[in-house]
Amino acid sequence: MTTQLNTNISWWWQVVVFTIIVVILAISWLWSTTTSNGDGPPMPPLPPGPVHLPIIGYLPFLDRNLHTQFTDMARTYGPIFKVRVGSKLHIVINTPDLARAVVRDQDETFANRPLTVAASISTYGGQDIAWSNHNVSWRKLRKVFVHEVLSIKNLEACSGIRRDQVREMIKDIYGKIGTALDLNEIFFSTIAKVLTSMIWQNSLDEEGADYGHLAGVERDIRKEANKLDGIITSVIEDRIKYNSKNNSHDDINDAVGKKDVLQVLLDLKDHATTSVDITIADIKALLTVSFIYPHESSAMKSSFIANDIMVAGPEATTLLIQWTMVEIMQNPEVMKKVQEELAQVVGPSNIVEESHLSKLKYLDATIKETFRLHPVVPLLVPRSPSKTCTGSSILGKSLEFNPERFLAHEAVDKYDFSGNNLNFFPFGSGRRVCAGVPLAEKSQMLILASLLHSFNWSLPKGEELDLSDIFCVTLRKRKPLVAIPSQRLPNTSLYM
Ligand code: HEM
Repeated sequence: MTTQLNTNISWWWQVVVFTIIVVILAISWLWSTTTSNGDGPPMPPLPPGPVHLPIIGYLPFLDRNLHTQFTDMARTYGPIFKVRVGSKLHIVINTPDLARAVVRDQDETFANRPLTVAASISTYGGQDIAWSNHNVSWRKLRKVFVHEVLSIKNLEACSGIRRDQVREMIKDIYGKIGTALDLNEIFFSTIAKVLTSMIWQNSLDEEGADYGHLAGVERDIRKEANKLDGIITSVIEDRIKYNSKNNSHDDINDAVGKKDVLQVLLDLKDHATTSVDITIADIKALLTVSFIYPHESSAMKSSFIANDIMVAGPEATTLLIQWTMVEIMQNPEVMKKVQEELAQVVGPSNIVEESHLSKLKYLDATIKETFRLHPVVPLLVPRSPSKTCTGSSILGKSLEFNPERFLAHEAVDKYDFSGNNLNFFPFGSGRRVCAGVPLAEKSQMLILASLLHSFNWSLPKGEELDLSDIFCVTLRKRKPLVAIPSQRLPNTSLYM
């Protein structure tokens, strides 16, 4: 069973091409092709790779779907190969052992990110968590984000916000029962609202800046970086003004019974309850984390290599939910089992609550199986080594969607999202592992469970499910999922 599981999981490597791209900055083309290092120790030999052109390297031959191209290249060049793009050398690795060398044995060395001009513009000069190098400032922000903003206590405290937004979504869908809905739009707007309301509740309403505007900012963040900065700055200023007028910020806190993230951060700044001092610039960088979003450029392949990308919350979570729904609809047996589990754990007279989530083992396995076949961040986020580093074939494959593989006794603990198991780590691994895992996990489970408990789903007449994907840093569905909901729970008040 274990061997079978490992064999199947390793297929994840083939499909995903688990790859960490290491960018060695500031290495000239000529210098990087030699194996000597002046008077210093000899450079280690570079791995094999395709022939590249002078100056531009392999750029003209890169395919839009890098994840599949890298899979093919791994067959030719082996588990580690090089790709030069311009003056930059990228090393692509794709086995658990090599991953271990990067994110475990030499995690500290590989903990930097290659910051580009575009990433710099949209992240306050790489001051956010995702694009900062591994330095004191990154440590501080990450500590605040993981241990304060997304602490178990604060995540619990925000559960009412998530619940309200998901109920809104259910009510909205109920109003459109029987019609064909673009689920991608619904998921994105729900996740985005969950994140924005957790962060600053209704502050945007005062601005007259609705989420649609903000989503526009995300979609073209480079052009709109100033606008995003303006919005964040004015939300912070308004809150500071509001707090100073009202000695206590009770009504902000009471709106959902709890503080939002902005208030948590302002309190930290004012009352230094932790060992870290945080500044307004830190707060802006932390708030940006929630909006950083893969930037879709018309010249995607070059923009990827140039790292003109940002990865985080709404996009990745939306895609995961969408792919899971597609697989569930494609596999009626899986749909049946998920809904049976929901009937058992939640019951037909209740709506899904976060307290139910830990009992939804089959749904959890279904999500993991979706990640295996559709890793939403297939190449993870690039790492850049801080010094020169020295240094399988695919064992099996299964395209069959089978959540049971994650339910095997051992798998339950072994294949989680912590990044500890280097056969399966869709959220990355090591010290740069995704900082949003607990929030992503809760949000995706809650939304999926609610959608499948409250509704049955079918395809519009004559339509077929399409499983083709497209690589845009994240792995998107080529065509959005369109499906028709029908009422599942007997009591209509559960939809209000
Ligand atoms: C399905 C949902 C998500 C997936 C698949 C995902 C995946 C990833 C991956 C692969 C990385 C790079 C890890 C590495 O370099 O080893 C990452 C980094 C990061 N993610 Fe996520 N993510 C998701 C949701 C979120 C959410 C909801 C947030 C927060 C609101 C978030 C915040 C971050 C941050 C801050 C980083 C940078 C961490 C660092 O460099 O120290 N992510 N994510």
